[in-house]
Amino acid sequence: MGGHGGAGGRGDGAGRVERVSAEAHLARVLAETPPLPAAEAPLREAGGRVLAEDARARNDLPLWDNSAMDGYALRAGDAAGASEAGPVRLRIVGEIAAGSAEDPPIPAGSAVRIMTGAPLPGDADAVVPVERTRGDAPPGPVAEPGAGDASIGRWAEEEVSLFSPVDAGANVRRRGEDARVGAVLARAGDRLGARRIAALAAAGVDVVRVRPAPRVAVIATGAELRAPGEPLARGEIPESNSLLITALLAEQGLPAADVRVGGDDVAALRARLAELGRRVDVVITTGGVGPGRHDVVRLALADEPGVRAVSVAVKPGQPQCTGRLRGGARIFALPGNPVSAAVSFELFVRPALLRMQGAEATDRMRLPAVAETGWRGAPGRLQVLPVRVRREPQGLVCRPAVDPRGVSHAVGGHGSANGYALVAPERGDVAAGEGVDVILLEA
Ligand SMILES: Nc1nc2c(c(=O)[nH]1)N[C@H]1C(S)=C(S)[C@@H](COP(=O)(O)OP(=O)(O)OC[C@H]3O[C@@H](n4cnc5c(N)ncnc54)[C@H](O)[C@@H]3O)O[C@H]1N2
Ligand code: MOO
Repeated sequence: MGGHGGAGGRGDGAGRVERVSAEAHLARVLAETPPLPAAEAPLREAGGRVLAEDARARNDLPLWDNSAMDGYALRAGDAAGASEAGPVRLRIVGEIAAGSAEDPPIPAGSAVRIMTGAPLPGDADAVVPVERTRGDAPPGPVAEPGAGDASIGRWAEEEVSLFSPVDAGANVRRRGEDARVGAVLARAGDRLGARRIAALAAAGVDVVRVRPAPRVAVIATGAELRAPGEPLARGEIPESNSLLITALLAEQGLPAADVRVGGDDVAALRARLAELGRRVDVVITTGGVGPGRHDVVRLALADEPGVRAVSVAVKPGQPQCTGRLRGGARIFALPGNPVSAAVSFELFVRPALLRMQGAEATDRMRLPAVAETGWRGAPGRLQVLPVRVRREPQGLVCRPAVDPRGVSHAVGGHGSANGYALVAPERGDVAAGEGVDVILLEA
């Protein structure tokens, strides 16, 4: 392993450890992560996937001029001069419900009842909502418009009365006003979220070309780990990283293909990595990457030629191994400290997974916030501090969700964080009232 230029290493079981900035590490991870091959998928099964080619409308949206209201379709010219004192009366010559293919002729002085979404008859150019009309009332002015006249808003069988003129085009949804047939509704690289899926479905698209969800395996290593709730002997702790990573994957719309909580046996781990390396696209491990005598992941990866050990200039989350296993899968060996693992996933794994899916954007939006309390910085390292972010009238404010002096193991406080504050390596301490960039984890 190693030999990839960079700063000096230290002699440990994994060979040379490269010191690298968070930026450079991410850039290299992305550069060596090509998108997975694209395939066609039924739209109904493509939610959460990323388009591999532009998707175009196969029909106009709307398909034809149609009514935006339950009411009466008519010629606007027929209602000219209508007033409270002098209502215009139109003869009812039909009714069109949504789904009806009818296009009844509307002779001058007449109207048809029409329901929301029904095609506008070719002879009509406007719709008047039923509640602005009077149904089948005796002729004459209305004493008190609206109140007191039970036939206001009632559907007319024979004749409808209008009390005001109507503009041509009123309450008509025009063919193609939302999107034209052939228009690009979503671009290659766009994720098919709920809104895009609905737009494509409405535009008649049934099959899309997308990149598949990467198959991801998760391995949490550590002899001290017990399933949550199990009785604990001295030295043992409840295991949380496999749940963390599985849930982070789920937040990305990715199911974990395989989840294991392993012991501290290097040979068994090697065999497992060899098998998974052929079977999945990505393996994420946690723990065992430090220089400790039981740090199995580092030891198991030491003879993988495509995997390098790095020390990333980030706090927390420094020791990691990454690269490609012999079997072909990408590996992200993350540190065992729970917050370090979460931060590493956010900074490096999430973007790589997005890149594999062909996503255009792999980074989250960074928003300016004001620090409510100050904290010590991490000079020379990118500091990623779990914070609670709130919106105040003047903008976003944040405060640490964990004690900034001991972040990497503070899985409890981390649980209440809804953002990470990012403090650049060259910046010193953050003082109360100063601005800081945050990413929102639950927006
Ligand atoms: N001599 C040195 N010691 C350490 C260094 C160093 O540079 N020199 N780096 C520290 C840093 S920074 C980190 S981060 C950790 C990385 O350690 P490992 O990846 O080897 O992680 P472990 O030793 O396996 O575990 C660390 C910590 O996290 C707990 N843990 C691990 N897995 C889980 C899990 N699945 N669920 C819950 N908790 C877990 C584990 O019990 C440890 O407390 O090394 C430092 N040491
Ligand atoms: O990398 Mo360690 O995560 O700084 O605690």
